[in-house]
Amino acid sequence: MASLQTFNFESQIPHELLISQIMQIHATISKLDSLRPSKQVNTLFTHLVKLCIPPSSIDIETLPQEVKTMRESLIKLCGKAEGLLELEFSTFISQTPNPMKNITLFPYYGNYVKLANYENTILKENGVVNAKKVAFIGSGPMPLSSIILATHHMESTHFDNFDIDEKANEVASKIVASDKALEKRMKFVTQNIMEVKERLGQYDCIFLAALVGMSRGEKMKVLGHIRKYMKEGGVLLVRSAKGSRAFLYPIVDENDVLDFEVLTIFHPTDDVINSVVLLQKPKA
Ligand SMILES: C[S@@+](CC[C@H](N)C(=O)[O-])C[C@H]1O[C@@H](n2cnc3c(N)ncnc32)[C@H](O)[C@@H]1O
Repeated sequence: MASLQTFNFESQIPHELLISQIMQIHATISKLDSLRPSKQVNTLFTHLVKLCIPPSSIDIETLPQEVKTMRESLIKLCGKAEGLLELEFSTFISQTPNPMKNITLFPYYGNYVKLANYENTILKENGVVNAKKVAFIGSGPMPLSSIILATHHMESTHFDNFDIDEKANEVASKIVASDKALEKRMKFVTQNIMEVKERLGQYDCIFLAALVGMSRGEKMKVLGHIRKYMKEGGVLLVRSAKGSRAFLYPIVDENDVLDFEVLTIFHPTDDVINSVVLLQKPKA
């Protein structure tokens, strides 16, 4: 790994330095044969996250095309690595006697707890209380968001978890099955969300994972599809990113959601990477 200077991560890193460090990491990651968890992969992604976490006024839209192209590739690589980390971890704990007891061992468990807290608070502040049925789109092999929301905040809500990846749902279901009470409220549906239609109309609240729709174009298509079928007055909670965190995840901003009412946009300033955008489908 080229010499990555250690920064004082508290203060803002000068944009040129930040971008050159991120481009260096991207070049190294792109050459890896595999993105499965390993000492090298973990070190690279830990560095990348540390670079992108500090507050930053960087505006992705103003960057040169070469950097924008690198960012699109980096988001895909991060998404792949995140999925592989989840799959490896969830496969491992699914073979333990009580998988649900081990979910707290996931490396980013604490971040998911904080993010679920933010999301629950934002929903409550916007009048979404006691949701009966919720959809989580892009739940993954390690569906920590819906598990934490269902057990810490929405204890009587039913969750339909949609994921395009059958393997992800298989292992996720195995983990949840070790908590009989939770299992009754957590279903897993293997389907590309773009093929789910009328069914989307039954949810009080829909969550959209940051990695569903990795490019702006794909994200807009997913948002348009959900809006078409979700119920009027229903809310859609979309995960986004801001500043240098947008090197890791797609951005969803006001210009992307013109047909929705924007209830709130929240940007964390701690180590929670995703921003939260709460939208509502207006009543006709
Ligand atoms: C890695 S997970 C991250 C979510 C995380 N586990 C959580 O609890 O917040 C993101 C998932 O989105 C799924 N996904 C991506 N595109 C999708 C689509 N069009 N329809 C359904 N699922 C999709 C991927 O298969 C992946 O498992």
